[in-house]
Order: sequence, then structure tokens, then C-alpha cells
Amino acid sequence: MTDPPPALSLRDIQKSFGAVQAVRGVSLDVAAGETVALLGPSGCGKSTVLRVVAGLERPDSGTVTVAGRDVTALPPEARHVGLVFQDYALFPHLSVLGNVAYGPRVRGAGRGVAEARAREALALVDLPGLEARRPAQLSGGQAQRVALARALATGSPLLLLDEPMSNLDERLRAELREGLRALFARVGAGVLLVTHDQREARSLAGRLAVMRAGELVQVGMTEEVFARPASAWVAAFLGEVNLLPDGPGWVRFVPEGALRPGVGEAWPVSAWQAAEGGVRVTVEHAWGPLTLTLSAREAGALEGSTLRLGVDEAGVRRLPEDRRPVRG
Ligand SMILES: Nc1ncnc2c1ncn2[C@@H]1O[C@H](COP(=O)(O)OP(=O)(O)OP(=O)(O)O)[C@@H](O)[C@H]1O
Repeated sequence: MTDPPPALSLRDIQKSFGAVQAVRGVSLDVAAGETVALLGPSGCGKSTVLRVVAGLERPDSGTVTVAGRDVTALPPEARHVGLVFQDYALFPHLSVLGNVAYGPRVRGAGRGVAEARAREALALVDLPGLEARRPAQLSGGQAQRVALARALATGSPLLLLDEPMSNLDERLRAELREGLRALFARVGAGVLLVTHDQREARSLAGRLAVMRAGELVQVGMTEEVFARPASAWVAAFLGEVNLLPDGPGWVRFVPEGALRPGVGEAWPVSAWQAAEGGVRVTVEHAWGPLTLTLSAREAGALEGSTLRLGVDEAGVRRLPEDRRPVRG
């Protein structure tokens, strides 16, 4: 048996807006059944990549292949891609059921079949009983789930999600994160997710693609990227703070997981701050300042204004220093 083609294959996508090179040579595959999160700072080109895949922007060069079909020259409606975009709102004049049935209808399904598919999709996102409501009568969280159901009902091999939970409060996000992970596994579509929220990326995506100034700078299994960032810039972007100078062009990356409070030599503590789950301290180690969060129990290892701190050297990495600005 041959493997199914990837849900999405991007090859050397380039896209400029006037003098701004928004996307520079992006190549990426998303396998069927896989979720890939595209992460990067504001303005790095994430939305442009998604819009190129959706057909809302035409790339200057490169190809977009969806489930084995070259769609580069096709309009959005001919691509068979499910979209959940912030600016891709629900139709206000249609009911919830009408909104979700719209995709199958446009693709030629009869009314009965389309509505049956819509009911299935609404059940998947756990929204029964709201079929007759208008979008204006929904909460933000309900509206986002309807948008998801609308994308799922298309039966597309590829789903594109741009900040799908941005309108939700933290409690709803946590709830939906769990649900979405199971849902994506069940429907078997490839998912390309753009998010600013690292927790969302970490919990939903099997792989991460980290983007900087129009280019992918690291692509890998999610936990692997967090454990082994390719450079100082990636580490800093992922929230790592213990990046100490280590000769010209290099840094010494000390992940928090490699720090052993209460072990070895005592060092002065230069900063304290209350943090979620304990206290965040900065220790003036011989290598340089090292910051870590101590649990209430570990904080017991503080001796006045010093802390014994060992470093598990097997966890320490030397990374290229690439944090100077790149041209925009
Ligand atoms: N239609 C457009 N016309 C001109 N410039 C654009 C257009 N769309 C995007 N850009 C520029 O292209 C670059 C990439 O923008 P894009 O929206 O893809 O970034 P992003 O990573 O999605 O940002 P954010 O996280 O803030 O949404 C930015 O410099 C942006 O100003």
C-alpha cells in the first residue's frame, strides 16, 4: 500500500507586498491526521502563509498542493480547505445549522444530506440544541465552535485555523484544547494552526514550525523543539531566559530542567518574584545570572539570600547567537 499524499505540501512559497518580503521560500508538509502549529512573532508572515494556502493571496512563486492536487492557481472555493479565520465570520442572516450546512451545500450536496452533515459536525464540537439560533444570539465561545463545525462539515482533507480560540477566556480555552485534540485525531484531516499561544501549540500540535521574518527557522516534533531549540533566537522566542554569552557568536543555553536547586555550591540570589506555583529567583552563578522558579518546597533550600544550585551539564547546550535583527 502507498501512503496517502500529505494533506498539504508547500514548496518554496514566496510572497511580497511592495518592498516587504512577507514569505521567503517556505516549504512545509502537513500529513493527513497531523496537526502542525506555525509559531512566530507578530508580522513574521504566519497569516500570509495561511492566506496563500487558502487561496486568499496568490504567491509570487512556489506551489501549494492539497491532498495531492496542485491548487496554486485555483480560487479559494475550489480548494477544498476548511477555514477557521478570525476575519472569516459566520453569515449573520443564516441560522447555526444553515451556516454549518453551507459548505456541503456549495459543494453540491442536497439539503437533507448537507443538514445531516451539519448536525454531525455540531455534535462533534459539542453544540447540540443551538441549530436554530442566529450568530448574534451566540456567546463568543459558541460562535467559535460553530466556525469550527462549519470547517469540519466540509469534510476537507485540510483545516486551516488562525488563532481559533482568541475570543475565549482561559477556562474555555483549556476546555476546548482538550476537545480539539481528540476531535482532530478523530476526523483524520491535516491541520495547520497559527497561534500566539504556546500552550495551545504545545497541547494541540504534534509538530511545530517556527517562523522568523518570512522564513521557517526550525521545524520539528513539538517537545523536541522546546527541548532543543536550534538557536538563541528560537530559545528566546520560546520563553527561555538562561542564555549566557559563550564566546563570540555563541550562547550557553541552560534549560530550567537542568537546574538542581539545593545541590552543590551556594550562590547569591539577586532577584525574587512571586510566580505561579512558587517563587522566581535569579541566582548569580559563576556562568552568569540563572533564573528559575522554585516550588514552595524547593524554596526551603534558600539560605538567607543564597541558594545552592547545581547544573546538570548533560542538559546544557551551545547555541548559535542569532538575535541581532534581520532585515524586514
Ligand atoms: N495586504 C498586505 N499589504 C501589505 N503588507 C502586508 C499585507 N499583508 C501582510 N503584510 C505585511 O507582511 C508581513 C507579514 O504579515 P502577516 O500578517 O503574515 O504576519 P503575522 O505573522 O501573521 O502577524 P500577526 O501575528 O501580527 O498576525 C508584515 O510585515 C505585514 O505588514
